[in-house]
Amino acid sequence: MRISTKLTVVVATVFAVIGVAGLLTINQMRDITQRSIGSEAVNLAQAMSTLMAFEVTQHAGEARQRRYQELVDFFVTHEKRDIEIVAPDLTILADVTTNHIGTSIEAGERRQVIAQTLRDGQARMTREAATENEPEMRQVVVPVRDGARNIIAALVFEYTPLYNDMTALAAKAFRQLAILALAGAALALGCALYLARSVSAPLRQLTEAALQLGRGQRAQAAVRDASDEIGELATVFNSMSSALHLRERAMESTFNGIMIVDLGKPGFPLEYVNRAFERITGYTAAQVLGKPSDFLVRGDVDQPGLHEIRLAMREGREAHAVLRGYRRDGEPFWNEVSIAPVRSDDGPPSHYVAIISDITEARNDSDQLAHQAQFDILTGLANRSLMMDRLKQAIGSAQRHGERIVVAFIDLDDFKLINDNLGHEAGDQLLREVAQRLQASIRPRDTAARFGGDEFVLLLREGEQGALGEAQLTERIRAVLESVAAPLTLAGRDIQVHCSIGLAAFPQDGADAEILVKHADTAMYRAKELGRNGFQFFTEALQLRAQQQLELGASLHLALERDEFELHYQPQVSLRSGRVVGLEALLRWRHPDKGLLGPGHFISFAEESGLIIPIGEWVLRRACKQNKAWQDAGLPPLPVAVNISARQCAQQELEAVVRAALADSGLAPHYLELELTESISMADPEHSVPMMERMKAIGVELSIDDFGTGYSNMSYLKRFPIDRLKLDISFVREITTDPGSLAISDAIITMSHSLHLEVVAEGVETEGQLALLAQRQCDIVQGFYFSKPLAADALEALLRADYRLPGHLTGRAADAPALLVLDDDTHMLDLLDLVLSNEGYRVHAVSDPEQAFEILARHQVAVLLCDQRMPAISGVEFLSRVRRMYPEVLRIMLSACDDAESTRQAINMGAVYKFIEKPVEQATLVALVAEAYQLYHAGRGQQTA
Ligand SMILES: Nc1nc2c(ncn2[C@@H]2O[C@H](COP(=O)(O)O[C@H]3[C@@H](O)[C@H](n4cnc5c(=O)[nH]c(N)nc54)O[C@@H]3COP(=O)(O)O)[C@@H](O)[C@H]2O)c(=O)[nH]1
Repeated sequence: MRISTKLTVVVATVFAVIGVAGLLTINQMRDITQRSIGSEAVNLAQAMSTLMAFEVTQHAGEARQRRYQELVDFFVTHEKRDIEIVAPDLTILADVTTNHIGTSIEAGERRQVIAQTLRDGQARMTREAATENEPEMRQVVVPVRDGARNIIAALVFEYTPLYNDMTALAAKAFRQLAILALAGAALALGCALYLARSVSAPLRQLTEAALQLGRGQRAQAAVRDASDEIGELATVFNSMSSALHLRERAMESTFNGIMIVDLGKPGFPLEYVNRAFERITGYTAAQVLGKPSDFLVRGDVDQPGLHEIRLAMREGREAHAVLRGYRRDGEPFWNEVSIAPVRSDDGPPSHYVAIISDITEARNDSDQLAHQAQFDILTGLANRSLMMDRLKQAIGSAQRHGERIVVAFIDLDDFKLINDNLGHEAGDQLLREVAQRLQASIRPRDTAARFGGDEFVLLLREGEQGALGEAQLTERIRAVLESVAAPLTLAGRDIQVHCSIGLAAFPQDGADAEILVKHADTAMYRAKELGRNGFQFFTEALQLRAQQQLELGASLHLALERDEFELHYQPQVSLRSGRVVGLEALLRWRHPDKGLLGPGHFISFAEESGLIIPIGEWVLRRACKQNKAWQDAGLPPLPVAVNISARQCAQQELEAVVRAALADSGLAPHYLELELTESISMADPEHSVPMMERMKAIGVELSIDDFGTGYSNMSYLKRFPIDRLKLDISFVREITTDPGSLAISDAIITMSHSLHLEVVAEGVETEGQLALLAQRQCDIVQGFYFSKPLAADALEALLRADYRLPGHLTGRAADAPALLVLDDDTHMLDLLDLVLSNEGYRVHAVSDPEQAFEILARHQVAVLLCDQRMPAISGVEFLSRVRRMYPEVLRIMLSACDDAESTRQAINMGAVYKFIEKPVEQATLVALVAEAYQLYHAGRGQQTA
């Protein structure tokens, strides 16, 4: 029964008991009151009776009779009491109602009561029935005794007023009592309700919380009053609930799956699974609770691990096993299970807890690891380690059977270029394709392996399928070269890849696996040096070379320390003026034993070994320092170009190195030019563009070296903040003999000019090359024809001598289109002549328009520069005549600022190509004339074409 019901029953019972007791008490009190009233009335009546007896006994007969009446009247008057005196014969002796006197008491109960009292002298109570006029009266009957205690009469005394007063008083007291009782009952009810609320409500809540906890939810009971027992119980419950919840959470958040199995039921059903279990198996808790504990293995029961688990559960001990389980979708997984018994006391276990973890990935990884330890992930070919194992085995077998083994070391040509230009994804695709081709090119006993990067190794063995004599081997290797070189499509582009192969044979080129591979590698390097896309057999001489390379590394280190490097400078010459307009710094190594070595001997090794970084910094510093020294010595200031290697480009510190070289030397930045090769710049334009921008921000000049040899992306070229392109020596070398080289050179020059870049042709060795380049509007040439790279002092001497190209090869050549200048101001005329002649133009300067017409008639004029204000004829008039007669001539007008109207006129008439305002600024003039010349040549080019 609920506590509240119990409390209600208790309260109701208490209330009933109090009610009954109250009623009894009231009844009793009523009785007592009645009796008290009676005894009071008796006492009063007896007192009257005594007084009356005393008064009447002194009289007799009628006197006595009168005295009775007097006394009755007295009492009635003064005491307001209705009294009646009855004689022993029951006649009324005295009465308030006088006409009753002498009458006998009416028969009835009252008469008997009075008669009895007259007989035995006992006081009695009686009532006089109500009449029409009088209400019922309560009366007490007492005897009246004479001095001898004889009953002489009965005194009937009416005590109704007394009774009424007393009962009114009693009723009031009862009412008050009843009110008190009701108030008490209400209080009791209130207390009961309060108790019910303060006890049963918290208990109900506690029950609810306990049920919640049982359902595995977080539950907390409200603590209304921590000081009472229920509050204490709630507090204890809450801390117990928190502790349980913490454990629950811990179990739910663990990475491993947890299952609790009930041993008390058949099949050991699952009683609890956590979230990790759901994640691992794909089942929800609702789907598995109640299922047998081994349901995860499905029908796959013949597993040693499962037997062990079952045995351990029978024996009530812990166990550990790896089982093959099945997820909800049927996918098998490796399940590492640990089980432990759960005992509530010392008895047998009631439950088992199982921790499960999914080790599928780790297990697969270890299988994969074992595979990866031997095979290359990208291509699936054997890796270095497996190849070395097989090679060792093959050597053992070859020794026993007297067979020959050949190791072919293969390296792709220009793989980096492809990787950098087409992206790593394409690079990977290429490697996979090459791997397949190599695999297809070998026989069953052979092995193809990838050693890493773009290096592959073939192990070729003699056997039933063929011998490995030189002829057979050569044939097979050629087949490999051809197979690799077959065209393929990469990143949407059709490309062809070649490779270089080095060959080393057992037993003659090495007795063990390591040596054979090393020698094949050395031979491969030689194949690369000899032009790539070929193969080389290992020789002792190659071994010697490789040895020398090793030594080179060591001595390069020393060279830096011992200051054995020096710079030579090769002049760059303007094809217009014939004058030196720049220098290229080229590194040389003054070797203590071998003398002066060019970069070909060491620069690629320095690049590979990383030594190029300190060497490159040395070059930058030395070139800046030397250039500043020449400027300080009064030589014409010239920019010096320094070659920047790929490693330097990739170096974060390059900017700081350049800044330091400039700051330490004091050279103005625009006198330093950095030459980056086309392949470096295009390899990773996303890196090279910002790098170039940083360099331009310093103020240095930039050029692209060896242009035309790499894969140039024209959209990037447009983004490069460069100043000039260097036409590669390979085109220049054949420019006079090969139409292709000429066409490419032409295209590069035209494209450069349209991008406002200058073109420097490298490796100009002959006058023919130079003349052709000049004719094709190349700006600058560099090469042995003008000067080989010179040591600093020799170069200084050349500059001091103002050594130039012969005039007939420059813009001043007799057949070069002339520049005609017409100005009546002879001072101005001389100045223009000087400036433009120095720029290499064949200038005709005249002050008279007649002379100008004469020159136009006799010479091929490309550009005409004419003053607007002349006395004989206005510039506008003169130029418009020239336009009609020689439309191909580019006409530039020199105008004063107040010549706006005539300038406008000239432009409207189409008489001028451009005008230039006086005072003329030299740089603007030179640039404008150069642009006009380019336009002239372009127009002529079109005409010729
Ligand atoms: N990273 C650095 N690379 C450098 C540095 N110094 C040089 N180099 C690079 O080495 C390459 C070979 O240089 P070098 O042997 O000095 O050859 C240069 C010239 O001597 C040569 N040249 C010049 N004119 C002619 C010619 O008419 N005919 C002919 N056969 N050769 C000629 O060309 C080389 C200059 O080439 P380039 O740099 O492309 O302008 C060379 O490629 C340098 O890049 C260095 O300090 N750091």
